[in-house]
Amino acid sequence: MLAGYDVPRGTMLLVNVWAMHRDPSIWEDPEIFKPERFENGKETQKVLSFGIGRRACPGAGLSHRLVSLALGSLIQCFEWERIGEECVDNIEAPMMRPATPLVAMCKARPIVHETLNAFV
Ligand code: HEM
Repeated sequence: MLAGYDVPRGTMLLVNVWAMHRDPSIWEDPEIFKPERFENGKETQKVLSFGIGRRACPGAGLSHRLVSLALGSLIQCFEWERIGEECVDNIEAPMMRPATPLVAMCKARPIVHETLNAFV
C-alpha cells in the first residue's frame, strides 16, 4: 500500500521529481530562481534531486562539493558575457536542456594567468 494505492511487490515506480519540484502547493513561486529559499537549511528537505531514504544517492555529498567547486571556479577564473541582447530563454527541452542554447563568451581573469605562470 502506498499513499492509498495497492502496489504489487516488484512494481517499478517512477517518481516525477520534475513536477514535484514545480508544484505550487509545495513551493512558493516554484518557477522563480530564488536561491535564498535554501538559506540556513530552509526548504532543503523538499529537494529530491538525489532521491530520499534508504536508496538515496550516496554520491550526493561529493556532487554538492564538485558542483560548488566547478561553478565557483568558472565564476572566479573567467569573466562571462552574453554575446546578444536577447533575454535568456528558460524554456526547457526534453531532459532539462534549454530549448535555445545559451551562448556566452568567457575571458580568463588575470588570476588565471598569474596562477598558470607560477608553474612555468
Ligand atoms: C549531480 C549528480 C548526481 C545526481 C543528481 C544523482 C542522483 C541520483 C538519484 C536520483 C539516485 C536514485 C535515488 C533513488 O533511487 O531514490 C541516485 C542513486 C545513486 N547514485 Fe547518484 N547522483 C549524482 C551523482 C552521483 C555520484 C557522483 C555517485 C558516486 C560517486 C553516485 C552514486 C549513486 C549510486 C551508487 C546510486 C544507487 C544507490 C542505491 O540504489 O542504493 N551518484 N543518484
